[in-house]
Amino acid sequence: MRYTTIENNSGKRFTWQELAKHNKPNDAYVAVRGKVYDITNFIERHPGGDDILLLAAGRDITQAFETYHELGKPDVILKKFFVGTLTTNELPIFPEPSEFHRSMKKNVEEYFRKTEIDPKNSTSIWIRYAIIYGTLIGSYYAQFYLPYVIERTWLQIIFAMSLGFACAQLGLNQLHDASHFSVTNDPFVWKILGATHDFFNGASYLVWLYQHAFGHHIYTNIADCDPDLVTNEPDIRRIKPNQRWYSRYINQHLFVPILYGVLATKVRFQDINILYFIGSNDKIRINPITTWHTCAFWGGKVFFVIYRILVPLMIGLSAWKVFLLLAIADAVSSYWLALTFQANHVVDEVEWPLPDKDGFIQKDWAEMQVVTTQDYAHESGFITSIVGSLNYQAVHHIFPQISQHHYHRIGPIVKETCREFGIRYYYKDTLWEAIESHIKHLRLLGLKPEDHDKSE
Ligand code: HEM
Repeated sequence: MRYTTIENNSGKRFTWQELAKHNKPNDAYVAVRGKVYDITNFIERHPGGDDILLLAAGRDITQAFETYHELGKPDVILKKFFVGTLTTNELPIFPEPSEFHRSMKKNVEEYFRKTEIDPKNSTSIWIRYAIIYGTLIGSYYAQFYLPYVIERTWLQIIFAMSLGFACAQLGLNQLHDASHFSVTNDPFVWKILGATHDFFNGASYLVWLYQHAFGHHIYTNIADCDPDLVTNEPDIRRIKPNQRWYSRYINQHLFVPILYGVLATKVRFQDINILYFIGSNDKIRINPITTWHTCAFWGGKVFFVIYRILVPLMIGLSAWKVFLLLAIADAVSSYWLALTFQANHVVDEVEWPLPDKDGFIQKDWAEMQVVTTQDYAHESGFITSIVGSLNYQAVHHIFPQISQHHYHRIGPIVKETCREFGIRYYYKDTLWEAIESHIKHLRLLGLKPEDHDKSE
């Protein structure tokens, strides 16, 4: 996508391709609301850490910038780095924050100011992390080191399943919180928590950061921009209304959910391809990789192969059993992650925005977050904890920098603000109903478009 958008003649003029060249630690530019800034000398001083800015370099970061800071607050600093204007954009752009968006931010910020609750710190976060690491290590130990379990394959399978579930929880908690900088104010903590995903799950925190924080969260449900919705032509599944229809999609609701079981295995290979061969995750370009991330990436891969494959082989398990247990753990992990993710956005009820011919999304960004999202089961503390609070998806998308442990508190504020401004809020009472609506979406998009129209 390439289009002229910004009417501002001051400073040097940059196309997005020119901006993209400034993506290195010693030469880092970013664009916010059509203005280009040279942030090279600010990287080391950024209170949110250098890592974020090294990822942000060379792109238009308007939406991330407005999400992770109070509106207007760091603009004074930004002004000092002004070097020019951006004349074209590679990805869609959004209007200035609307009255709804500003009220939403103000209401939630006020809540934390009044209650003096720290949005990023709470003991319960650390208790939950300890339970997850404990379950992961305990299940692993039982599976491969307890003689009573080793002699009984069915028990090993049960521990493989709990290991897989703990791996999914690591993704939904430590990885997810770190990638939104929502646990503590310390960038080093985010890096360490992120690296535990590399080591225990064998998949890259860095690739997730690009895909999730700089891709999916900004361009939610926008075809060809949201990296969670990447599809080939033709693909295994048809999930976007503007995707071409092929007869292979009939009955996709029956076989596609089965394929979700290989997701965890797939991403371990896919991230090598993204970082070292393609250099981008769909439309989200990868910047030069730092030493920290290179070490975490390859260290994680090597550690994963050693602890999940080589050690079990060395202690005498047969190869078929090692791979069977690995596949079972991966399948549990994959299903849990895939179904909870899909139930939030890949459902028939929500909106699928498309930019206009000039690349503008006409809707306010926060409003778009609400209408592209489906929430569920707010009443259930149990569901909230096992899906990593993804059932508060609308809250999460507008306030990703706030710890998930506070979503049940700010959820009512978000809902009330939506009601006040007449913004539709999609909600299902249970997790099962939310998953059902994903299956229904697959079924409907699997139909020939004319049959789909008739069935609606
Ligand atoms: C390039 C322009 C940027 C400037 C000038 C800037 C400036 C600042 C400043 C002044 C703060 C201190 C707290 C505040 O005032 O809100 C801050 C914190 C923070 N920034 Fe940025 N920032 C930039 C880009 C980004 C981007 C692109 C992201 C995320 C994708 C980000 C994420 C954060 C986070 C997470 C914190 C909070 C750290 C904490 O928890 O205390 N910043 N930034």
